[in-house]
Amino acid sequence: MAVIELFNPLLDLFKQYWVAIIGLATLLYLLSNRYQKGLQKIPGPWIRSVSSIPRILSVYKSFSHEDDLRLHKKYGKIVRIAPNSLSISDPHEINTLYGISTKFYKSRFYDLASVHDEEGLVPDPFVLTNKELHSRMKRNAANAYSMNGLLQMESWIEPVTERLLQRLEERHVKTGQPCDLGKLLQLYAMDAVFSLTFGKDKDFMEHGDQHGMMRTLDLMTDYMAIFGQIPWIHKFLLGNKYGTRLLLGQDTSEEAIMKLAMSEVDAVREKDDDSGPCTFLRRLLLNQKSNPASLTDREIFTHSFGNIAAGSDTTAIALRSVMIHLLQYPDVQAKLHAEIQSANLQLPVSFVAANSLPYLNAVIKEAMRLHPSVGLMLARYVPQGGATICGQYIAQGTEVGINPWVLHRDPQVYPQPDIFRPERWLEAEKEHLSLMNKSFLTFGAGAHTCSGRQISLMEVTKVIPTLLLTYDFKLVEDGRDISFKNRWFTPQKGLKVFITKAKNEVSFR
Ligand code: HEM
Repeated sequence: MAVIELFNPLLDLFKQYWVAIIGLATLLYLLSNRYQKGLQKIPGPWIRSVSSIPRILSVYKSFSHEDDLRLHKKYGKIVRIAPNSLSISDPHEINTLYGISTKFYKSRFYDLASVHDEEGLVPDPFVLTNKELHSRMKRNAANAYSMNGLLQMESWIEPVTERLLQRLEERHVKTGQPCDLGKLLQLYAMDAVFSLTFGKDKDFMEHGDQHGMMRTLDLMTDYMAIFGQIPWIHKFLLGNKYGTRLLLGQDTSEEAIMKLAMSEVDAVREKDDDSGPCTFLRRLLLNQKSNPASLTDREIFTHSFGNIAAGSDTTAIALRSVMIHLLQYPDVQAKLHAEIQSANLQLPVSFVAANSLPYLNAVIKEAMRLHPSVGLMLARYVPQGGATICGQYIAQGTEVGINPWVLHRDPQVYPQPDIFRPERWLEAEKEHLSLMNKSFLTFGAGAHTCSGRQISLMEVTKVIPTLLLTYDFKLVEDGRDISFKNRWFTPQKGLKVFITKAKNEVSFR
C-alpha cells in the first residue's frame, strides 16, 4: 500500500501532462534514431533517418525499388533509407560488402526466412551467418550445383519441357485461346526444379498449386520483405511457435512443403536405385556415402528443399522477363530467331548447343539485368570495428546493402540503362565489360552468390529457344496488363499471349 502511494504523485503528474510526456518521449526516441552511430551525416530524407515507417510503407506498396532509385538520383551513391539502414549504389563497394573474404555478414533481415524444426535452426546457406558452417555446406554440395554435375541431370528437364509444349499445343494453339504464359512458366519452373532435384515432379502444370506451396512461398516473401525492415518483430510473429500457430494455424503449408521434401529424400534413399541419370538428391546422397562426415541428413534435406523454395519463382521471373522483352522488342526477337535458326538446333535443345549462342546469352543476361528476380538490397551488417564505404566511416552493426535493381540502372555502368539492348554485352570494351559483369548482381556476389545459378541458367537457356523454334507468340492487348510487385522477389503478372505454330517449326526427334 505504502509503495503504491509513493507512485501516486508520479501518476498525478502523468495524468496532468500525459500529452507532453508522450510527445517528449517520442521526440527523444526519434532523435536517438537520427543520431545513432553518427549516421546523421549520411544523406537521405530526414523522415527516413528518424523512423522505419516510411521504408516499411515503401516496401509494402511493392515499389520500393522506384523510391530507392529516386533517392540515389537525389542523394548520391550512399543513402540513409531507414534509421539503421544504408543503401549503396557503387560497383566499387561490391567487394567490400560481399567479397569472398569480407567480414560483413547477413543482416537480421534474413532471419525471417529461417526455418526451425525440433532440433532448432535448419542450416540453410541462405540464412546462415556462421561463416564456417556456411562454407562447409556449400563446399560439400558444390559438385551437385556445378556445371559438370548439372549436365548429368539435364535430361530430367526434357519430359517437363515436352509437357509444356504439349499443353501449349492442345490448350492454346489448337483452340486459339489466349494463354497466361506467365503463370504457366511459373508452374513449369516448379516442375523442372522438382524433376531435376528428385527425379520426378508434381505436375504443377496440370494440377496447379495443389499443395499450396506457391501460395506459401509468396506469403513468406511478402512477410520477409515487409517485416524484415524491422526484424526485431519476427520473434513476436512467425519467429515463435505460438505466433506461427496463431497466424498460420496448426498444420501450415510451410510444414507441408518440408514434409514433402523429407519424404522425397526418404523415398530416394529407400529405393537406392542408381539406374538412370543422376538427380541432384542422388548426387548428395552419393557424396554422403563416400564421406559420411561431409553432409548430415538435415543438410541434404535443406539443400533439396532450398532448390524448390529458391529456384522456382526466381527462375520463372527470369523466364518471363526474357519473353516479355522479346515480345516488346521485335527487332531483338528477329535477330535472336535468326541466330537460333542458323544454329540448326534440334529439340530437345541441348544446353551445350544453346549456350554457345552469343546473342541468346546476351538476351538472357540483359533481361535479367533489367528485371532482376530480387528487388530489395542484399542486406549485410558492418562488422566489428566499422568500415569505410563510399568514403564515409560507417559504424559496426549498421545495415548496408546494394539493390541489384538500383545498380543495374546506373548509367555509368550501363549507358541508357532503361533500354533493353542485349548488344551492350557483346559490344562493350574489355574494361567496361568487366565493370558490367562485376555490377551484374542478379545472382548476388561473393560467398553468398546464388548456389543454383547454373540450374536456372540451364533451364532458361534451353527453354527459350525451344519456345521460339516451336511457336510464335503475340501479346494480348499489346501487353497492357503486364505488371509486377516487388516484395524481395519481383514476380510479373499478366503475360497473356496468343500462340500459333512457328513458320519453320522444329519438333521433338
Ligand atoms: C534466375 C534464377 C535465380 C536468381 C535470380 C537467384 C538469385 C539469388 C540471389 C540474389 C541470391 C543471393 C542472396 C543474398 O546474397 O542475399 C541467391 C542465393 C541463393 N540461391 Fe538463388 N537465384 C536463382 C535461382 C536459384 C536456383 C534455381 C536455386 C537452387 C536450385 C537457388 C538457390 C540459392 C541458394 C541455396 C542461395 C543461398 C546461397 C548462399 O547464401 O550461400 N537459386 N539467389
